[in-house]
Amino acid sequence: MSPRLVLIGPPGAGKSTIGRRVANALELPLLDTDAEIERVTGRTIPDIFSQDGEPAFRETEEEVVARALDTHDGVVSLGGGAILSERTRARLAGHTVVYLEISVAEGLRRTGAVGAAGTRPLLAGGDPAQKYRDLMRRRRPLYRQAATIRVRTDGRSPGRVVQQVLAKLEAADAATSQTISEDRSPTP
Ligand SMILES: Nc1ncnc2c1ncn2[C@@H]1O[C@H](COP(=O)(O)OP(=O)(O)OP(=O)(O)O)[C@@H](O)[C@H]1O
Ligand SMILES: O=C(O)C1=C[C@@H](O)[C@@H](O)[C@H](O)C1
Ligand SMILES: [Mg+2]
Repeated sequence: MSPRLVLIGPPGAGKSTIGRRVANALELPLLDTDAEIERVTGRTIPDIFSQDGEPAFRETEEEVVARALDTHDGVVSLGGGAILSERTRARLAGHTVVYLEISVAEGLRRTGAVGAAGTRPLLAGGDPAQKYRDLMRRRRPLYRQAATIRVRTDGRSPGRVVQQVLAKLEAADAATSQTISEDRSPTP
């Protein structure tokens, strides 16, 4: 069993929103690893961060992501920082990985980090804009490296983003089946 696609991207990129809509369009179940972590631990993510710290959260996340990639036959949307784990990056190889791209300004708007406290522990306290910029500087290369498909989300409604994801999935499938049939054709 293997996921049809895995969504990655920073906080606010739309992994949960787009994941739900893409899963509906493909008539597949969605597994959101943030929701799964809260389900299996019976605790909220902010609680885990504040009581156990980020390293402990990342360990749990790594286990939940590994299980999702091994067992979930639908759409998987990963937590924004899951990509920080080297083991997770290695496990993503060979999967269809869709990176939802977003600018810092739009990411801050969507996470409510501008002018509001926000519920994301990594953006809470201090200067959320600076935190988001730092986070992106570190993660952007990791998201790009892991992605097989990239979709820009700035200035696009969720419906439009979903259309783009589905179109790029189809194009990627067509390219793969062409490669397979070329591989099978007799050598001239
Ligand atoms: N393309 C879009 N245009 C406008 N708003 C969007 C778009 N995609 C998502 N949103 C909104 O942005 C907010 C964040 O979206 P969502 O929770 O899906 O992001 P996420 O990537 O799952 O974030 P996190 O990593 O924190 O879980 C939500 O309020 C959602 O409705
Ligand atoms: O970007 C991150 O590091 C995080 C994003 C969320 O999806 C949660 O997994 C958590 O708040 C950490
Ligand atoms: Mg989410």
